[in-house]
Amino acid sequence: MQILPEVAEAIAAGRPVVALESTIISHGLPRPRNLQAAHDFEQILRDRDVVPATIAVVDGEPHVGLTASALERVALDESVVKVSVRDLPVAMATGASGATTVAATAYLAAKAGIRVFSTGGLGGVHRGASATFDESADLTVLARTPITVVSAGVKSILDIPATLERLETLSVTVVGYGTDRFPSFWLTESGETLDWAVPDADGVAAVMAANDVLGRTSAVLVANPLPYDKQLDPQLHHDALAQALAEAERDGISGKDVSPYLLARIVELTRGSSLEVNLDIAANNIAVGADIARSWSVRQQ
Ligand SMILES: O=c1[nH]cc([C@@H]2O[C@H](COP(=O)(O)O)[C@@H](O)[C@H]2O)c(=O)[nH]1
Ligand SMILES: [Mn+2]
Repeated sequence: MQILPEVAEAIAAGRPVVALESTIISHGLPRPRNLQAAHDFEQILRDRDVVPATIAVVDGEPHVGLTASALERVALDESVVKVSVRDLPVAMATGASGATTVAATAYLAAKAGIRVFSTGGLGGVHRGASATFDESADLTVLARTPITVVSAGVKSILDIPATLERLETLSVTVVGYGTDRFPSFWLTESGETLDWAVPDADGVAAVMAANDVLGRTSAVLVANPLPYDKQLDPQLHHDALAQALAEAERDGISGKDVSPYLLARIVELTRGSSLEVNLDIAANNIAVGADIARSWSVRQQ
């Protein structure tokens, strides 16, 4: 595993670092806009004096923190595959390049000693999972990975109540960020309510500290909704989602292709507006991740 010197130094000194995933770049956003987005995501952190650590596998080597050329490769090279935790050893052994999912990013970030990770939306239980067993490894990996993940809930392409049930079973701590309403990614609310809300970044850092005191090694999931004025138009969302789900079923899409297929189709069906919302979501979560990392860093001094 290679840790970029800037990242390694910040971790060693206890300065704030936020991990970023790469599957959202390679498989979640269209090229070439994704490269600009990848740069923008890192800049949001730098503007807040936080070191970004975008994570990916490059030529068989897991990288925590990417150089500009590695970031460009992950964004633009179509041969970069989607890599979850179980794929990591094979990618390493065969020299493949891969973009890491939330699960694989969380795994590598925690291994490097990073405590905070921002993403767009977490993977979860897919609709129809009782027949297909399609549940993202994001959930089980977070159950055993000590990292705080900031996410706008889970995408409405998933079964949101089932995902929350699984998070409960897996004993992953879930807190709303300034709200007890669980978001559904493109929409501010999913209709689901959380047991706990924390007011701010210091509140999240206090939960992390208590988790450590207890000796727990599971994640803290911070659900951070977009403000109402930035959410996707609910009617447009409803129609695009219904059509994309029906088309995925018609086309027999399964396994790890499901999320990228639906995301891309919804961008087309909303004529790009879901993409703008997706970018706002990621930016919003990265800014909150920066605040949490800074709060955590201060707490450790
Ligand atoms: O805004 C986004 N969030 C999340 C993803 C990715 O989708 C993955 C889930 O895939 P699956 O359902 O196959 O586990 C997440 O881990 C994440 O990498 C994405 O592309 N876009
Ligand atoms: Mn899946």
